[in-house]
Amino acid sequence: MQLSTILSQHPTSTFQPKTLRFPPKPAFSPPRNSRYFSGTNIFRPGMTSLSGFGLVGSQKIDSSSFVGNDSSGYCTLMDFVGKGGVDVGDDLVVLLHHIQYACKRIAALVASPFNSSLGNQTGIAAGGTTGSDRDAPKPLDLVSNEIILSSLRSSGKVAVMASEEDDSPLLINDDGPFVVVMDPLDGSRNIDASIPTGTIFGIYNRLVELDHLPGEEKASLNSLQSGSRLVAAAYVLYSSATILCASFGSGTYAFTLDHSTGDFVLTHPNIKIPPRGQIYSVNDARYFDWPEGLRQYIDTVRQGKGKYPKKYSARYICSLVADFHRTLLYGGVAMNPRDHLRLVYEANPLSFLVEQAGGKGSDGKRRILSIQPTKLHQRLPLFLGSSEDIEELESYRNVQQKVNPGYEV
Ligand SMILES: O=P(O)(O)OC[C@H]1O[C@](O)(COP(=O)(O)O)[C@@H](O)[C@@H]1O
Repeated sequence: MQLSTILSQHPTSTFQPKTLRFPPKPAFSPPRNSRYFSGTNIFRPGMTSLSGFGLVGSQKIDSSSFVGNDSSGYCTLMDFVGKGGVDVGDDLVVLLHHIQYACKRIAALVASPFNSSLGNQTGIAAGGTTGSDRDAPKPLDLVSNEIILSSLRSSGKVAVMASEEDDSPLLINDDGPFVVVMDPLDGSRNIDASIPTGTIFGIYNRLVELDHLPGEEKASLNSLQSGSRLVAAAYVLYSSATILCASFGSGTYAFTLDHSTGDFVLTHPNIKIPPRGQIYSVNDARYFDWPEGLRQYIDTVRQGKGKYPKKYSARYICSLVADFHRTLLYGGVAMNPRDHLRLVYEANPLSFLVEQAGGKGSDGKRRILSIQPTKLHQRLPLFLGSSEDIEELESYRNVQQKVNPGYEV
């Protein structure tokens, strides 16, 4: 079944696609005395934060810090990245417009009463048939993959897309300036119970020096760039609110979907993860498969005997984006100590976001962003969180779980 057919059978949204305002409305303008980014997306000296943003919840921007606000005063994602905002460049603005549109469709899809007819997430052979001449219904992660692929194609800005759902990367447009890596719908194993899910993106520049290579090789090498080369990363959390959190290399910003307008509105400017949290997040049913160091660390912090003399609490949703989002806001450490999460699609983008918020991303020994991927679907232990918590955890040395029996749930 074609994506267009699936989507027409499952009306997914109340918003209408918006024509990209380009240049965007002047709802937000930078402080008079500085530009946010140079041509290479780096802050100018002396410009360390967008502290002028006073927006929290659904409040408006503190207009005293800005010039040219219109009557609404809200700063949308498109305002933020456009020429009146941080000005990430026209190509990236167009790409982000298409990404946010795809994610709004996924947000509506995962909340739709009709999504069960797409197939529940367990027990359906992906892409299989029903035995009749109908295609088998597709799990939501495959439909999400198709929604994003279709948006990336129509953006005209993507050379290569590598998705957790595909065996190999797809060449989309030879001249596209960007390479997009993504996990279209993480946490989908719990979706039948309406647990939060998320989409994760990483965006790299296309490596023009590889243009002469045969297609497959070019696509693969472009997708295997180290996380330190990320131009931007984002996740979208589909929960009680739909939140798009992004970094373009100078801070981490979150935008909340306003369903009445279809806009992502800036609600969490320049997020700073607390240097120390009091929450650990892990599937601790695996305790007896953990190495000694990890057991000791968890035993220590839950008793309040670590470097921070308070008893830690546990929170584990088992949905990476949701566990990460909470950790980013409240601090602490979110982890999966076994070789399960993917370096390219999950670990790198989330490490980029947490570092931009002042935290750390580690495999228990090394900084995630320093690891050169060798395989597209490479898996590794992942520890993300507050800098002091990650440092303390790493000091236990033996924290990577080597036993990985393949758990049933
Ligand atoms: O089973 P574990 O080790 O708790 O792993 C749970 C993790 O796996 C995920 O579900 C991702 O796994 P998949 O990519 O296989 O769906 C994360 O959302 C979650 O954090």
